[in-house]
Amino acid sequence: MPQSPKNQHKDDDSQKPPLVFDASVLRHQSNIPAQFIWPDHEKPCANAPEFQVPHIDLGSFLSDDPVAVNEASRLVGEACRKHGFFLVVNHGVNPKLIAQAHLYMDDFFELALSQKQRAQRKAGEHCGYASSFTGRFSTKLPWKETLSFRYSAEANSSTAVQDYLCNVMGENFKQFGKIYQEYCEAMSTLSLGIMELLGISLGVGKSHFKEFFEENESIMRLNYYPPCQKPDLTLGTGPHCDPTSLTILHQDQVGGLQVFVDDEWRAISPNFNAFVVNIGDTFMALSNGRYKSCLHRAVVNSHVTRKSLAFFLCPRNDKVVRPPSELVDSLSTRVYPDFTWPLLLEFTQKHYRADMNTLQVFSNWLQQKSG
Ligand SMILES: C=C1C[C@]23C[C@H]1CC[C@H]2[C@]1(C)CCC[C@@](C)(C(=O)O)[C@H]1[C@@H]3C(=O)O
Ligand SMILES: O=C(O)CCC(=O)C(=O)O
Ligand SMILES: [Fe+2]
Repeated sequence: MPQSPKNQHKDDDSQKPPLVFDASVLRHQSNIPAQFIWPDHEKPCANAPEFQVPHIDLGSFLSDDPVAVNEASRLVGEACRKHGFFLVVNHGVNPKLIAQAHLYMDDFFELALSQKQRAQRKAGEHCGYASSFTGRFSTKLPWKETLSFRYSAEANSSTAVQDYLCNVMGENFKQFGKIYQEYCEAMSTLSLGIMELLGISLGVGKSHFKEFFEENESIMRLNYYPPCQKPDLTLGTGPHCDPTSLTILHQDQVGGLQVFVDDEWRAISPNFNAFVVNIGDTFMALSNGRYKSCLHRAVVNSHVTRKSLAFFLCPRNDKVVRPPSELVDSLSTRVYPDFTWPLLLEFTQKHYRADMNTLQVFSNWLQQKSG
């Protein structure tokens, strides 16, 4: 199993008292614990230039107007071949639902640490509450708290989000659970629409990827970034490519998302009416490397909390990730071997710290295992 120093998991610091990320204390502190200080070459840059990504009007795409479909498909194809990021507007998700999701998120993260820890994420798992990644990694810790949970589009899981949240947090979280159940359903529907667009743009027709993800078993993650008195030393989320298939992100009005394109970090400005969409490693494999999963990160600031809601689309656990035959020919032979998503997930949770090389390292490991 690969284990380079930069990808080490929880290790050698058994002598020191355990580090706790209590945002209510740390947000005021100028003395930043060393574990949160990033090496100089990864420290955030002040004032990253704006990254102009295409705005895809999903309203006219979904209306099937051929001119709109052509234009959306051209813009998406161009963006995904280069960096994999675009915005969707006129997406049809009720703005009231988005606003409620943000409000309920505040309610959760404003609880005392001990209350939030009722949903504590366990070692080797990707769901639950995590205050930074203390206990999981010992260097380059993110300046954030997260709450993650599973969503399944399968018919027999229609209350799974709500049930999970009530189980871990108690009956008071029924309404919270209901809002997030609805939010995840809206994200799943939206992602299937985007899959139609990706299918058309790759020339495999609108149904192929939509059908592949119809019974998706996805992950919803709430990112909560408290202010940091030394934002130039820390990162909210370190540089990484999403290992998942497609990410649909809603960021609040604060700003902090940056993408590494043409050798520099660039900022995607907040837009409440839009979702930021990006290709993840699993879709890069499904497209036989044509569409890129691109390095991104989130920076923090000294005065205000920032929130983002990420829906990570993932295939049903038993689906084999393999590109359609139209994308494999004598000029473009298979770039990645077949795999199932749970194996890549386990790889990122147990053996490897997700970064820009995750898919390649995972792919080498699979090939070496089977060869
Ligand atoms: C499968 C997952 C691992 C992560 C959460 C979900 C989807 C994306 C992953 C993540 C966001 C990729 C970047 C690194 C990570 C550690 C993070 O900074 O949050 C990842 C998640 C995780 O393991 O918590
Ligand atoms: O908060 C953000 O803007 C980005 C978060 C992110 O990249 C992630 O959760 O994978
Ligand atoms: Fe990400």
